Amino acid sequence: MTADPRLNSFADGNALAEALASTVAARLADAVEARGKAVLAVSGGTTPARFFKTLSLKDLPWDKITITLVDERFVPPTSDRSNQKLVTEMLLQNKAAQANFIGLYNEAPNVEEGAKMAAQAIAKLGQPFDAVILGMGGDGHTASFFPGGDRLSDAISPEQPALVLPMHAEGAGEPRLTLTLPVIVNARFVALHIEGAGKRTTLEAALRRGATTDMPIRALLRYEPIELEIFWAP
Ligand SMILES: O=C(O)[C@H](O)[C@@H](O)[C@H](O)[C@H](O)COP(=O)(O)O
Repeated sequence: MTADPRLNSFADGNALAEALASTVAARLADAVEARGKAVLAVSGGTTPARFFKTLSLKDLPWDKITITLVDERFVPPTSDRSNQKLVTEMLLQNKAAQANFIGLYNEAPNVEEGAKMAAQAIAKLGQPFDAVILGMGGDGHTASFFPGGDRLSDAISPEQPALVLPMHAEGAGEPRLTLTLPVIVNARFVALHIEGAGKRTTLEAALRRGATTDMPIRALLRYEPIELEIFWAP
């Protein structure tokens, strides 16, 4: 077991969801109080559903909060693979139904053009974001930073000027749109939300030596100017 100081372990997924939702809610409330608005970027996949539901019930000035995505599959929002669909059904509900949502998907003819249009939408949100919640795949990807991804080195470069890049990768299923590393690490709060023994093993491997391109989550774990908060439950 790694005694990484960034690791917060919880008894189960419900306890994790409550802790992460409370932490994020406090960040968003502080941001609205200080600056009149807040921006939260969330990941898709299967893990965040319970966290989304818990967060959607928090009492917050949701009409001043914008939710966006860390990454998106280049599929229409009607697809079961769409992260926008997941967020709409699980997070933009209850009290959070008042929140604004700016997704990454658009009807551009291809993912390259789609990334340019998504970057324009993201630019309008302003930076830094107040909170970014990342997930991680069993292959060590985070956001759409996939091992073997065609734009991986561009996307994880700390000097990358683009806010959003397209990504093709064998493990990705479909073409992706992803926020780039600088947008993520610029945020005021960055958390990694993982659940299950398998993801814990992946995390242990990522904390060991090895190439960032083999396990791209290392780009975040090794980015020293930020302290990535890790939330894990069995
Ligand atoms: O669209 C996506 O797939 C993601 O945003 C992605 O980076 C996700 O966080 C991981 O793949 C973990 O996914 P699971 O929660 O499904 O394991």
